[in-house]
Amino acid sequence: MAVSTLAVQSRTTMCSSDKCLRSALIFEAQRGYRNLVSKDMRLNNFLSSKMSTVFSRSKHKLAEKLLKEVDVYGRASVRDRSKLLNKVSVVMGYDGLDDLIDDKGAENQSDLHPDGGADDFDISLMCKQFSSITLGSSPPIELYDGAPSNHGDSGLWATKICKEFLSSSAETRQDLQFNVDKPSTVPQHGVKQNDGLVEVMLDQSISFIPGLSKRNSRQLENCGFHTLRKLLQHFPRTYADLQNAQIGIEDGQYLIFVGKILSSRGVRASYSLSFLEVVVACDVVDSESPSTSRDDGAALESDKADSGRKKTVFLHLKKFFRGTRFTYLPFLKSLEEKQKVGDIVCVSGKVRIMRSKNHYEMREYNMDVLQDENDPSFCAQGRPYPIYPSKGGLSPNFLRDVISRTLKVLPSNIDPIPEDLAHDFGLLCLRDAYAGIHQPKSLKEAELARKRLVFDEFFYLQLGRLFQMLEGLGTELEKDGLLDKYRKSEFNLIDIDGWSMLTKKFLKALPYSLTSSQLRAASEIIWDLKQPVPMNRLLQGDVGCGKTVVAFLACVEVIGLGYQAAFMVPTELLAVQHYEQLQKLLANMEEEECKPSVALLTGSTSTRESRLIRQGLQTGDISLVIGTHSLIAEKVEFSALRIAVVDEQHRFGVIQRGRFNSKLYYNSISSKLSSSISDESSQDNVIMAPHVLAMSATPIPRSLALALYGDMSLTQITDLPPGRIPVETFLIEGNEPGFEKVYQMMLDELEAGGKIYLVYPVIEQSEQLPQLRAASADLETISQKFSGYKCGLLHGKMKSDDKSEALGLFRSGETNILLSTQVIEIGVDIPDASMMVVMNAERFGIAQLHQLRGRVGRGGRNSKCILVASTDSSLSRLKVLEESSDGFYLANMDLVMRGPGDLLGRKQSGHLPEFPIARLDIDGNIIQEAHLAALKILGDSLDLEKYPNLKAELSMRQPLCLLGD
Ligand SMILES: Nc1ncnc2c1ncn2[C@@H]1O[C@H](COP(=O)(O)OP(=O)(O)OP(=O)(O)O)[C@@H](O)[C@H]1O
Repeated sequence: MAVSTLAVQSRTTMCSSDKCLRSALIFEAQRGYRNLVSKDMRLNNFLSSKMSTVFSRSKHKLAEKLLKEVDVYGRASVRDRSKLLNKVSVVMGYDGLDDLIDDKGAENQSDLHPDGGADDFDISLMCKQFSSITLGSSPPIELYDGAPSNHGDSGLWATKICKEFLSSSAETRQDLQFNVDKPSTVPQHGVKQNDGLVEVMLDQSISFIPGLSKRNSRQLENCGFHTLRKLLQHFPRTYADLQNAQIGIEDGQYLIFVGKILSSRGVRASYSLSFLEVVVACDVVDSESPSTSRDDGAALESDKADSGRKKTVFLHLKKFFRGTRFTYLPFLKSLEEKQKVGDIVCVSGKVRIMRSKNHYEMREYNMDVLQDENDPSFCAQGRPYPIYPSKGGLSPNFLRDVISRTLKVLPSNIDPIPEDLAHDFGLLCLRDAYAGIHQPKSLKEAELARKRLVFDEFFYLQLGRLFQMLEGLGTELEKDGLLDKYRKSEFNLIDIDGWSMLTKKFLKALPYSLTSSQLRAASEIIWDLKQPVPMNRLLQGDVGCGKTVVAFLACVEVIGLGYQAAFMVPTELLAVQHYEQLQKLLANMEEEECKPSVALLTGSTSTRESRLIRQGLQTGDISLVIGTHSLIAEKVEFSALRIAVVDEQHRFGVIQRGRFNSKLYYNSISSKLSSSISDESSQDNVIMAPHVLAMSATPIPRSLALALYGDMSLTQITDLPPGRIPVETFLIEGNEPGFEKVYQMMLDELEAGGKIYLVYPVIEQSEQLPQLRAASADLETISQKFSGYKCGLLHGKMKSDDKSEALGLFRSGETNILLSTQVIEIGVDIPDASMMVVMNAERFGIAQLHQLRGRVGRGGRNSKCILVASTDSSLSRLKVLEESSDGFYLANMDLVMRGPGDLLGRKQSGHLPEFPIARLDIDGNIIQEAHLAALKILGDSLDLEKYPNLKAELSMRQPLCLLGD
């Protein structure tokens, strides 16, 4: 094992300072790690200086972590001290502290290495030794805790597995192939529990694979295959459909044959290259011979001809071995003996035509020995043949072979998922899944195996996220409450009667009634606001469905209870729009004194004004602030922030969103508001992070939402306000007649009193992309063309005031045409805008175009959207927009047609965890099941104590570096 290699390497290079360190460690251990403080400090300093030297060249996180631990050694518990000294011993090249103490020879070691031994330490080896990952704030699960017995065990274990493997291979006389039907005879050691520590078989080093040469191990390690798991997760790229061999074999075909071994030769090709050549004779027939399709009489007649259509082909199966030691005669002899002449075998793989007639070479193949020619389980039947992607120069053939050996040593109980759960969700056990994906007997088996592995990818992601959330909570009651929230989301509602007085008054003042979907969304959110745990909810719906007013209701609800709210949006334009809209809505409220005080804080707010706003927020005089990123600035302090709404949340990084969490709310502060309007002020003295309500304008399929935001509750607004007329969509090619048509339609709209957005992909014309129409450059042309009407310009490079002015003029009707870039894509709400023309529409994604189109048709007017595409061919991609105006449907289409990357855009899709085998577009159901399964497990054991194997697996999969910015 790597550990012992390391130990030998470092021990032999022990210098005098290492000896001192060793003595100090022994001294410390012998006194039970309980030295006097003064001695601790000496040891502390000594350890620190020694370890700093050792790690001075390493930038690895583990090094940093160890150094930190060393620094606080004097204050650590006895247990932690012993653990740390164990690790230090490993750094010094021992298998652990006990090994260091036992190493009698150490005193006699001479200084062999001029640089001092431990300096040669390789941190990656150390990582392997302590491959622990901290799971939330729970103690790390240390797979190799340095307990000497473990190492001994592992070694024995490996040897035992190896022995049993070899004896089993002696039985089958097949050490190069894996018999899928034969269950592994290896003892049941998949997951070992030892003093509370869980060792996961899959994370054992590849040295467990029998018969792997050092060179092969090195090659595999260099390509990142450090563990059995890594190897087994190198999934086939696809499966070749193995056909039964027939007459008329073509070069490169994947075929399956049954035949008899004629000869087996081990050949020394050069001083460092040898190969094994097994020749198999197979009879093949022509199934399409006339006999199979003719009537009975004719068939009889053709029987003779049929036998003429049978022929014998010779397969030359070759396996190459590189390395001098593989060229020795005994080795070659032993290879030859493994393939018995006369054995009936089933061979599958890719054939290459050889020069001599009826001779074919196979270098990529599987071979199973049959009991006899009529063995029904092995009769040559087409089966999927896995095709592996090559990796780091390793040939697919080699990988197939190693994976096959790995499967052979895999015990059956490697599955951390409890049997009953696997049964409930119709899952194969993990071992069968690995066998099924790598060596399926049918495509159905491969599909079942894939389902299990996809399930795992989603399951551990969901489990990790939920587990982490639970960890953040104090009491069991809170944890149960949180799980219940996910389990019974359909019952988590508070209807209007339970809303605060202020919210009811605000609702009454709205110029419209809420749709049933808006009402439900508000009820769900308000239910969440009353829970003792911070809400983390995503509100999504189609464009223009009225999310903003639902978010306002949530803000008003907390204000009604005496707290504050913050509403963060990505652009100033949107902030101003929301602010004005809210002011209008509040103006409708009857009782002046209960109206919440609202402020607008953006980058353009003057210094004096922002100082006043900050003061107001600190004292509690301001109860709601709407603004941009400025809201999360450190100097903005709140008196009692209870909810943070983040609009267009994907435009903010996770870290930015998370900043609100540091603006803790202290319940003891009694703001002016709480004394004046609170009708139900809660008196508990809890310190809590604010609730977060994120809003997403791009509706995304539930599966994707679960993958992206598995820890968020999801609220969907599914209907649009009444009276909305679907926007008519036209696709027009951007040639001369096309533009004439567009201009005519624009003119008709203007004459009918409509307002038009003209959307461009760029601001200025560029030499590199002359085919793109540019907003600034087109202003003059359009103004001339529509001389009786006024045109405005809006783009991201304009000053904030100019942008607001341009939008204001368009809103008030002083300008009739607004030439704009996609800055209007998000949130701009001008209900009487009735036409949109998008230039170079092929430059935009489907979801983006749907967003843009959502800027029109927000009032009662008939509206049109014209998508002008540069070429005829690009129009076909946009057709789906012509057919549907349902954002959820379009998002699904986008996901299926182009995958999550296109749908979410670069930034958001960058937050998607990696799924080596799962595909979000087709595996939506599985993610839903995985979510339920995770809830079930955590419901049974909140801290996963009942499921140590799951906990260990979870920590190994590192699902927790999610959504990092
Ligand atoms: N129930 C309703 N009845 C009538 N009009 C409504 C209703 N709810 C919202 N509206 C109006 O619909 C328009 C769109 O609402 P809002 O801006 O909240 O949509 P949105 O969901 O945020 O859309 P977008 O994602 O495009 O910003 C606004 O003018 C709003 O006043």
